[in-house]
Amino acid sequence: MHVVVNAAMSADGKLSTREREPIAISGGTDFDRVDGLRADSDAVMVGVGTVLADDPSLTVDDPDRIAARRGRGKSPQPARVVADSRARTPPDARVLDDEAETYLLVGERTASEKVERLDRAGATVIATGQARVDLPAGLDALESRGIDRLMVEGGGELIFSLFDAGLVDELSVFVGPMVIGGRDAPTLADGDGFLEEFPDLELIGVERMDGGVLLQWDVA
Ligand SMILES: NC(=O)c1ccc[n+]([C@@H]2O[C@H](COP(=O)([O-])OP(=O)(O)OC[C@H]3O[C@@H](n4cnc5c(N)ncnc54)[C@H](O)[C@@H]3O)[C@@H](O)[C@H]2O)c1
Ligand SMILES: Nc1nc(=O)c(N)c(NC[C@H](O)[C@H](O)[C@H](O)COP(=O)(O)O)[nH]1
Repeated sequence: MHVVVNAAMSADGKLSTREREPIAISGGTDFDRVDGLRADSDAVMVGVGTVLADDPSLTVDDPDRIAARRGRGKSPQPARVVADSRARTPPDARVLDDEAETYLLVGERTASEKVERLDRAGATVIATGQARVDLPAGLDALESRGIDRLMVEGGGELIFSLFDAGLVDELSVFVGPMVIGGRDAPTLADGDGFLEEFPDLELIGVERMDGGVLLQWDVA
């Protein structure tokens, strides 16, 4: 499976404010590029922290891109994936609407009532891992369902864990023209952080956009 992480951060590296309020860091050009990346992916993934904070739809907006997917014999919308260890995704979350297929990766200790409730809300629930979702096993399960190209939109906890597990192939970061600040504001990679061995990145693209800059890296 090929995994692309894409996110937008402020010039000081924050994904949102300390109150985790949704905030547009990207401008129109970058949001359109993100729509194109979604359209090129088999699935779009976030952590449940992002579902609870932003209630994203994770769907492709541009009708031409939706038509092109159909033309390539794909479903009109990429699938959606939420890493959700304790099954906290609200049954009325937008990721569970009828626009696209949705996989919820939950921990194996999740109460069966919660799993059944999300199942009734239309999700395909995959249980793997104990306290937290086992990401390598979860991504293998997705691959066995035909997901070969996965785009990850965040947030910082999930992105760190994917790097920690060595699962990221590409990183695209839009650095927007603003300072958010706050020691408790989410950053691009949170979690426990690395101490000794840091993932190596190879810069493959730099582009001015929306008053900021898009940086693209391959992960060594
Ligand atoms: N600017 C951007 O591009 C962007 C993108 C996405 C999210 N955000 C922002 O990020 C914030 C949410 O990020 P966050 O870091 O709090 O949450 P997150 O979206 O990274 O979700 C973290 C949750 O995912 C679940 N999870 C399951 N398995 C996991 C694993 N193995 N490792 C890590 N998490 C696992 C856990 O329940 C964990 O609490 C929000 O404020 C949102 O607005 C910004
Ligand atoms: N690329 C990008 N630029 C931003 O400035 C920003 N705030 C996000 N945030 C990602 C986050 O996951 C959002 O929740 C989804 O971008 C919303 O997705 P929808 O439009 O609802 O599908 N992403």
